[in-house]
Amino acid sequence: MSSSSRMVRLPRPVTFVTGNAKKLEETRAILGPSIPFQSLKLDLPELQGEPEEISKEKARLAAAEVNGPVLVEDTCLCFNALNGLPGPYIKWFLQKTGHEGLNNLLKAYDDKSAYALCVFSLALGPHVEPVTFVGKTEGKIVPARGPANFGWDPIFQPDGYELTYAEMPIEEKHKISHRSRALALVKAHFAAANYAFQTND
Ligand SMILES: O=P(O)(O)OP(=O)(O)OP(=O)(O)OC[C@H]1O[C@@H](n2cnc3c(O)ncnc32)[C@H](O)[C@@H]1O
Ligand SMILES: [Mg+2]
Repeated sequence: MSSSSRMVRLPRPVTFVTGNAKKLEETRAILGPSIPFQSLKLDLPELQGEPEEISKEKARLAAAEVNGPVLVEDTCLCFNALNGLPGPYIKWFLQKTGHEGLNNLLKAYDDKSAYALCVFSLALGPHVEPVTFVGKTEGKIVPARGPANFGWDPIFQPDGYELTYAEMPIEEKHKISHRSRALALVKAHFAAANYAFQTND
């Protein structure tokens, strides 16, 4: 088989669909020029279920909307004492209770351990089954420290660090973050898949 016959032709570059400007900023910084992508700001529905299924369904909805190849991601913050909750519902918990409320949720437990999960899904088109890429970073929930620039960064202290995500220089977060770990898998997938983009539209 020649290398050209293994090449998957996509009608245009992948569109990263997200309503979250910080996610987009981090994803751009982590991917650099490795994967050419466009972005579309769209608030996709907040779905229920298991993280991988949520991310896949998000990709199906986004691919139907864009009518082309899409990348989406869903991020969870999971407390071990609560068997993984708030998990995919962290956005609402954060919005309604804030950093202090999230700490209070764990008041009744000695176990403050938590993990951040980032699930990217790639759908090559509206009728193609999405592929998922999961990145996980373990840590613990602490009272907020550092600038409140991005979501729950001030209350998540990754294992092996005395600093919260919010206190770290961004390059340090990128070395160990749930997002960069998931994106390392996305990059490896693109490198292996040898996609060819028609960029002349
Ligand atoms: O449009 P989408 O991509 O869904 O963007 P969103 O903001 O709705 O994001 P999610 O549904 O994945 O919900 C995740 C929540 O966690 C927050 N979040 C995501 N990644 C984060 C990170 O690296 N550090 C801190 N907070 C993060 C984000 O702001 C949301 O409140
Ligand atoms: Mg969302």
